[in-house]
Amino acid sequence: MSNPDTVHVAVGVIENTQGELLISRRAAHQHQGGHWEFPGGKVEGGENAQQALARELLEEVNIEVVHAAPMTVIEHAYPDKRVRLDVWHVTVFKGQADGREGQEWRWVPRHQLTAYSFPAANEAIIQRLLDEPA
Ligand SMILES: Nc1nc2c([nH]c(=O)n2[C@H]2C[C@H](O)[C@@H](COP(=O)(O)OP(=O)(O)OP(=O)(O)O)O2)c(=O)[nH]1
Ligand SMILES: [Mg+2]
Repeated sequence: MSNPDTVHVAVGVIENTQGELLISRRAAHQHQGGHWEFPGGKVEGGENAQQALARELLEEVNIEVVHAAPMTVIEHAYPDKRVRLDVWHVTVFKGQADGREGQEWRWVPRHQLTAYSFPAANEAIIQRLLDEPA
């Protein structure tokens, strides 16, 4: 079992047919507010990570997951919170991306990810995306 104080989060690295990735910006009042992120959110009781991923991506960015493959799991302790990011690579989806919670969002090519400020836990995800052939 994981530490009960750890927040389990499902995260989607959504890639379109041009090889761009969808990023959105966390609201100022949220944990790690102001940073850019890959859309996603907390796994709720009774859900598995993949179910949470599908729910969160629809709620946040209007994306309906058709195919997602597990990419990596990252455990990170912020000074105020521990998270376990269950990261999925979403390569097939339906719907037009939109910021359904009023957040900023954009499609960016991999090599531009370094121009954005992400939470510290994302470092390994970004590195992996830059190392991988597109
Ligand atoms: N979605 C997402 N969360 C991330 C990333 N990197 C990272 O450290 N986090 C952290 C920030 C938060 O502490 C946690 C995600 O929680 P969240 O606030 O998005 O959860 P939620 O969508 O269910 O939102 P809420 O309704 O509870 O506010 O994971 C990332 O790339 N994407
Ligand atoms: Mg969220």
